[in-house]
Amino acid sequence: MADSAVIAASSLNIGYEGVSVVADINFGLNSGQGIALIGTNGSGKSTLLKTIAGLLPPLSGEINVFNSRPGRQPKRIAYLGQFHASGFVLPLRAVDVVRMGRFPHRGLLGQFTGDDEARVQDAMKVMGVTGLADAPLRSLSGGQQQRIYLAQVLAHHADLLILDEPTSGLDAGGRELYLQAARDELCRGAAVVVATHDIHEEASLCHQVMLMAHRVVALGPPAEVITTQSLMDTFGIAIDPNQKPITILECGHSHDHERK
Ligand SMILES: Nc1ncnc2c1ncn2[C@@H]1O[C@H](COP(=O)(O)OP(=O)(O)OP(=O)(O)O)[C@@H](O)[C@H]1O
Repeated sequence: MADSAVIAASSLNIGYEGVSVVADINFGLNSGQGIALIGTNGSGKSTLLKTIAGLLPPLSGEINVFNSRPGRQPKRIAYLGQFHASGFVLPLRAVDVVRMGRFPHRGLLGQFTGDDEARVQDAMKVMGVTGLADAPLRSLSGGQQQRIYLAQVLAHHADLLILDEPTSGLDAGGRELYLQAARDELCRGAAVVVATHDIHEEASLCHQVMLMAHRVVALGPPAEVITTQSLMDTFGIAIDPNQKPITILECGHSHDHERK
């Protein structure tokens, strides 16, 4: 799967019921690469993620995911939405929610294999929630639940991870576990699209950054895109991009990366 095209979008226009949210989106993503969507509240990040996941049809333009229309290959795509309803609707234990990450492979009624169970246990370990396995989901804190849903995404072992604010509610330890897990997913060849407000953390993972403000303000490598001017163009306020160095996380090692 090395370096194969995962997402290709050209002249893509996204929105709801004929009303455009962001027009003229152009980007590509290969296996083993990450792209971070960073922008103002309501700028279209979740809308783009839902379009890539096949949950929302594009208004116009082209988008291909694994060379087919979005939503056609659920086994290969894991989606973490911003809001999670299942814990409040059904009396689920934490481990049941993580096991759902295997449903695209087994179906709702399919027999779990030893490999399925191992992936579930591994994912819970990676997110530090093994001890919460039998707890009712609704008894867990917001950050604990977020770790469980991240474990569900990891258990899926997908080729494309679509993550909407994955660090929402996580403490410092949880953020670190997530960053290491996301890096490991990239290193095994998965692609990652992530909407985030953590500019520096996600830039450390991603090969590209898309700055959004109801339009694509800038797109490119983090070092080129995250500048005082582009942050001003996006957020309308002065943000010093040098207040915290971006540490590029690479497979096997990390190093400080000088930005312009
Ligand atoms: N279901 C919907 N129907 C109609 N409009 C919607 C719907 N969901 C979102 N919108 C609108 O689309 C625009 C983009 O919303 P979106 O959720 O993509 O923003 P976002 O960048 O993810 O924001 P945030 O950082 O606050 O999560 C907003 O103006 C929002 O009001």
